[in-house]
Amino acid sequence: MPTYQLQDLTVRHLGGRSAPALQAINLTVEQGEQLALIGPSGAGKTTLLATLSLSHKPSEGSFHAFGVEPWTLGEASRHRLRAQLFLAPQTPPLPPRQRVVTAVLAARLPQWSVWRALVSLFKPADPEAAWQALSRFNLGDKLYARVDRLSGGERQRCGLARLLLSPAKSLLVDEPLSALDPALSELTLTTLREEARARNATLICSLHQVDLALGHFQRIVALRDGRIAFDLPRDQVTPQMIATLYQGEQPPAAAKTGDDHDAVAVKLGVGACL
Ligand SMILES: Nc1ncnc2c1ncn2[C@@H]1O[C@H](COP(=O)(O)OP(=O)(O)OP(=O)(O)O)[C@@H](O)[C@H]1O
Repeated sequence: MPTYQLQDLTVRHLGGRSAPALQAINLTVEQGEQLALIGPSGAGKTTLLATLSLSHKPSEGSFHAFGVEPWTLGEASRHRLRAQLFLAPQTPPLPPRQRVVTAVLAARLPQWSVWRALVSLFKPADPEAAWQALSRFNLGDKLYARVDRLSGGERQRCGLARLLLSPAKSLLVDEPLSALDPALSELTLTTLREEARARNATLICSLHQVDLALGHFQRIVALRDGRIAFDLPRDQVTPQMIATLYQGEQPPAAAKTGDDHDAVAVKLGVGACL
């Protein structure tokens, strides 16, 4: 059963501009599949991820997640379905005065009783698990730091460590590299992909770094003006397609590439997007 099936989907923001943020979206994502979402600023990447995490209700079209139509369910059933989906936003909403350990373990809140959750605020229930998750993003030394003392990139990785502790079967990640240097960007994408593969979770990751998207993901879904511009295996994505996608926009920043990605960078070529 696919994780997602979207047919002719339209999504509008309340109070937004007259054109929908997403329109005529047709997308099927199988369980365990990993794909990158690319496209210029304002293309609709965040809106699509929010829709897939059930944060936005589509206004038209058909939407199935794990074989059910979430918006026909009652609130309680939809809430249970949401526990299967984890959205890591670009700027994670972490309580500023909280310790990192508590913020990371909050990923387990949906599995805990109210009592256990309250106790965990004062005495973290499983600091070892939080430390292990943070260490995978090179952040183990910040276990007991306060969230408001973290840099932007550290906050971002703290949000991703939460993802590792959530039991979700669909991992939705919005621009996880925006505050990271090239080495940490590589580590972060590799860790996310390994985690998704290990638990057969679906991974959908929006990226501004086209070279990293092509280097790490087999399937590339490109959005422009709220529509799918192309949905292709990376081998079929040409420099011309990338140039057309970002036409009139600031080209995405080039990230340093590792050995695996040099071929892709060469393939894209100067003037395409790097
Ligand atoms: N809360 C909102 N209210 C109204 N319109 C919105 C809202 N959020 C986004 N939009 C509009 O929806 C469209 C898609 O925005 P979205 O944030 O999904 O794009 P994006 O591809 O993620 O952009 P970026 O790469 O800059 O993050 C844009 O036209 C944007 O202005």
